[in-house]
Amino acid sequence: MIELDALTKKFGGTVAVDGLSFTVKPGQVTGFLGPNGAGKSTTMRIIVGLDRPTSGSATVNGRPFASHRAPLREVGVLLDASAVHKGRSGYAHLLALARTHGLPVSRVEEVLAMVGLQDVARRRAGRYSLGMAQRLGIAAALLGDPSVVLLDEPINGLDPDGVLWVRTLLRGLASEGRTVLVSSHLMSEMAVTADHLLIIGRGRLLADTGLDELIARVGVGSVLVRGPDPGALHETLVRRGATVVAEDTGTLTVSGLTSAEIGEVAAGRRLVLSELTPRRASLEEAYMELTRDAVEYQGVAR
Ligand SMILES: Nc1ncnc2c1ncn2[C@@H]1O[C@H](COP(=O)(O)OP(=O)(O)OP(=O)(O)O)[C@@H](O)[C@H]1O
Repeated sequence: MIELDALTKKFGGTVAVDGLSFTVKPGQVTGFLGPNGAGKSTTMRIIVGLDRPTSGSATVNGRPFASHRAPLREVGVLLDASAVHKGRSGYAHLLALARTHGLPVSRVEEVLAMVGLQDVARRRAGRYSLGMAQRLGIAAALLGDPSVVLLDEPINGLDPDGVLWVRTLLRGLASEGRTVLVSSHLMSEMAVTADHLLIIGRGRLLADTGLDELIARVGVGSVLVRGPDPGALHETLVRRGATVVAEDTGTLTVSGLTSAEIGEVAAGRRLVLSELTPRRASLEEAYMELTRDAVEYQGVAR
């Protein structure tokens, strides 16, 4: 379990984390999402004691990370996969970590097998591809068989096989009852990996929610409407305040009215409908809607 209480971090005049409070529960994958610069990495760094909060607190299993006697057994962390001694082999890197943390040497081979790096374990880590480096970082995070796992953007640089592998791994760790917090700026990936989402923007909590609740809450949705007289339908719905987009196929995508309201409007005008399908907002749409004001750099549509 990870608990944040009014966590705040300022860098000079920049408020990177702004009064964040949340609990990350065991037994599920929690996705930590936010646009660039939202404060995800800073929050994770504070959770594992690499940065000090300006105010507020972060605890892991009830205590600040630094006060755990064997932190690597408690918390596994992947923050920056490139933070490896380039001249050392993957095996040597893990061995050094195991030795300095009093972990059995046999565990090194175990985690190498878990991440599929046995064949290249003796190669210099500096020669690893980005995907191999990510796997080595994940191996290091799992070395102490921790009950809490924190991974910052673990799928960066992975090919589709690698992405699937990380997803399966995270789900497996959660099903063993571990607490799994994984940051990403890819909602599409979190939609298939996470059970629960924490979304932040400009250091503040925007949502602490399950996936379905998020879609319902943001309320972005549209209705597909089809009928033999799309022109008349279009005009009628616009008059009733809906936003209507006519697709090439003759279907209308309508937002601003529920499917029930559209049905009533059409019946009132004696317009025949052959389709009336509410479309749930995609998670991507819900996420963009929620974080729209928190995006650091916005392109201007021309
Ligand atoms: N050491 C630092 N000194 C000054 N400002 C910092 C420092 N670290 C982070 N920041 C600022 O704090 C804010 C949050 O940054 P952070 O890296 O935590 O965001 P993030 O959500 O992880 O973003 P990204 O997805 O781009 O990695 C940004 O405005 C960043 O510029």
